[in-house]
Amino acid sequence: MTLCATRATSASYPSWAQLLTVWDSLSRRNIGGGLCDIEGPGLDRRNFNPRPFLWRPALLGDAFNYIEAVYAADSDTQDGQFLFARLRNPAAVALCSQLQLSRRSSSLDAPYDPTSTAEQLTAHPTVPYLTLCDAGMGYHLPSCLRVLELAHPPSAGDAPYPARGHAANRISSLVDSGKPCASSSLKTKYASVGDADASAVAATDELSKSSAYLTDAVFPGNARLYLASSASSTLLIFVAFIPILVMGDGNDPTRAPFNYAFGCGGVGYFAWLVGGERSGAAPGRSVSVPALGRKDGEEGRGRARAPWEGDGGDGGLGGAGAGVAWLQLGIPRGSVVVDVGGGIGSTSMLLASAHAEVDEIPLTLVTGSGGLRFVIQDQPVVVEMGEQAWRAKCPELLDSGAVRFQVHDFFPQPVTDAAVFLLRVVLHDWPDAFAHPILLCLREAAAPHAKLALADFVLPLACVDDFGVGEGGMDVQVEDAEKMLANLGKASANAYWMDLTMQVTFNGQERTLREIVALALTAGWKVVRVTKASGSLFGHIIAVPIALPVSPQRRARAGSGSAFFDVPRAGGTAGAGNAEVGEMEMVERASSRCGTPTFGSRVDLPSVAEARARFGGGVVGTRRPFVGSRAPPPPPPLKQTVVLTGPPVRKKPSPLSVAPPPSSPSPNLPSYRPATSPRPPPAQQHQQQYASPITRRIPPAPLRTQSQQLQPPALSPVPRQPPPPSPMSPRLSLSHPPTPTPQGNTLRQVPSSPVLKQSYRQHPQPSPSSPVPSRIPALTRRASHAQLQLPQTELRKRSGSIVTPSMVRAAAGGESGLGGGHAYGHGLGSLLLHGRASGGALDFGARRRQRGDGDSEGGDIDDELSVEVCVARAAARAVGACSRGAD
Ligand SMILES: C[S@@+](CC[C@H](N)C(=O)[O-])C[C@H]1O[C@@H](n2cnc3c(N)ncnc32)[C@H](O)[C@@H]1O
Repeated sequence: MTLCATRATSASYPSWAQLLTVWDSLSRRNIGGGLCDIEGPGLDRRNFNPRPFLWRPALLGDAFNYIEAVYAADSDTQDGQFLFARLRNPAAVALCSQLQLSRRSSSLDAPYDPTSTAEQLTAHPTVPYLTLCDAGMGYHLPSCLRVLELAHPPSAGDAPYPARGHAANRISSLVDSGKPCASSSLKTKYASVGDADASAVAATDELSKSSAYLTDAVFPGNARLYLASSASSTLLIFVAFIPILVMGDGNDPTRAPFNYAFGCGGVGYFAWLVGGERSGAAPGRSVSVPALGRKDGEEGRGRARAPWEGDGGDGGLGGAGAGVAWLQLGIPRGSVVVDVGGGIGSTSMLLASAHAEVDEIPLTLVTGSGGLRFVIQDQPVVVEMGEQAWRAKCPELLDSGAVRFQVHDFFPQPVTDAAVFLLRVVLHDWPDAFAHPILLCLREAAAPHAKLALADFVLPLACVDDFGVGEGGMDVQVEDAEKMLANLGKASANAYWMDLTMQVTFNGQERTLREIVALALTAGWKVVRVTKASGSLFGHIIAVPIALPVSPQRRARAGSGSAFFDVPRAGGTAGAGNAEVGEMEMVERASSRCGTPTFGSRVDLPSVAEARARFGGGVVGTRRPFVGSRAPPPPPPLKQTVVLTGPPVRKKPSPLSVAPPPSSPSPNLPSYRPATSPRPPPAQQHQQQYASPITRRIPPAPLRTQSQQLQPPALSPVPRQPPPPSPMSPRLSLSHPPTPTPQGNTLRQVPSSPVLKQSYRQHPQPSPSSPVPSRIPALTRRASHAQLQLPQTELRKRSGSIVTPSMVRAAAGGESGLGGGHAYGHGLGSLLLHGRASGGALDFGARRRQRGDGDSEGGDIDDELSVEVCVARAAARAVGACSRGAD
């Protein structure tokens, strides 16, 4: 929690970049002029002439210089406090205090000094209030983004739209695909919106609601209430609840905040996605399969990339640097690459395409006999989607066996001749207690020459972490392609948010390099190279097998993993409760990546062109250099990590870094301590968890010791239920048991380890004729408290939204004939458009005109600054409009 809080704090801590942006905005709004209305002895006018800055505040650099000059004039006196206290504009006070804080306490290591001007300024009555308001009501932003997403506003592709004098502004253009509103589903529209913007919008449903239950998950069992009771009992209960308070259910992926929010304790998020309702799908209504690839010629602006797929052009193993890192692995021809948890195989497709590009040979020749061979492993429903996608795009690769999909539940790993095990954005879905056995199973299956390729964010610490060269005797060094600010700032915020996203969804986490290295070591993998793409925190980590650090018995206990808890509910409940949707028209949700079974991974296959673009033309050929008429590719922008072989140099660990526990089996093998206390059998667990009267959405967890909490899952103690029909593709629902594919893949793999085999025999897989009860109780997924309750029918579910055409029109422009539609249209329009058409309370264009700003570029900033307020108001109106629309 401490680390988490630190990360979160760091993410929101003001950085120069943020402040400059604010300052820029303020100055454009002429608020910055207030800063110059200052007088006092601290301002040495001989050295500082504010006039140029006073009259030219719109220029960012000048504004920055102005503040710097004020500080310079004030550097040796306490007059700065006086000076800032005289600032008349509260926003300016907040800005300056933040600036001073940032400047003078930019390191979190700096001790608290109550006498400093900076600290005293934080006590200015305005600052805490404004800061708290700003932070505390931030929940409106994702909510309103969701309204925006659902509202499906008119886009530049709508013919009457520009005719009415509107145009997308800087904000709205982020989610404007340019396609007509009526002619495409939301999903189609957003599928072509570039970068992470649309995905960020799409994350505003489950994730936003889950986040609201972070406290409930961190303090399970009503610990908070106990703690709030009388002082005497507080102490006792505090002691009793220490394990929970310390650990919470943080190592249980089925008791994450998400489970609290949606009332589905005991079901992992992936299982919930697979077995859960297909939101909005009324019985008998078809639910379209998500787009599994762009049609030829439909390049769009790139697909909507999930935030966790890399920030800013990284794209995981698709980044230029990644390409180099990948090819430096020196994978020989004929090698087997196992894409574990590989989704629909988009990364494999990228790699295959990149190799094809390098060698200037068709994709079919890269793979197949003599080329790379890919085994893409995932859950049944995802495998089904993947096979569809590949069959549509390059069936010959499937037919030749060069690429094959394999239903696989992480434990154990059936492929033993792999050259590379690739885990891209997989480990961060799992807490350590589960990430460890995942890696362990790979290690057990690894040939001596095998390599482990991890692609995940490498989380920076809030202060400088000097973990690196020779740490713990490891030959690993990270060289960031671009240094970021010591205090990280906004540029790193995405990784911190993703860390919290993983926590609220899975009790997972992003990891620091130190944590990744430690985790890998505990599973018998030694990290030898870490590479980060330019301008990204997304890392590519290469590890090689070393001696297994734990005994076979412990390894056996580490097996099973998600099979233990990710039991899909039989049959699912698709469409349940939606029979009365009546005449409502279902409009597909704008591709909430969270709503796909792969959670965040892409659902379309990359093209060769994309592979080329991502690899930047900088891929180093493995067999021969580029030839032909094309210009040689530019050198890759990434600085490569140096693999050191010299003597290890110990560095002082950062105070926030994870230190190896003293009880580790080896000084170099920190972190993971397998549990010694046996976990109760599932039935007993079930009893413990659900026998008592349920007064909360999720009953309090039984008090567990830390070692119990950390215990990895037992080996498949209960056979799994048959997989439910795919929520994504009812037409292609799976039968059980699985039918072997033409390539001989089967749904069940016999463990390779003798111990695992024995356990496997003890718990044979179910046959269709002998259905077994699910270990997981049938849970009714409940709507979050935060979920919008529309009148008459429960129209909305997790994802997938049902709206009427009139609602769409209302959201689109207020011409629906609804009572409040017009006003709402303008409210939303203020967010989306330069309102040149007609006035309204939220019409920024009107406001600009009133101020006489005309169409100056300041209008954009005006809109941007007001976006939070605007979207909040738009949301309120949307609720009204939607309610009326449902009537
Ligand atoms: C975040 S996605 C990453 C997908 C892919 N590696 C990529 O980079 O696009 C995590 C993947 O893990 C898969 N997964 C989850 N639980 C699994 C399990 N028990 N066994 C195998 N795969 C699993 C999910 O279906 C999903 O496709």
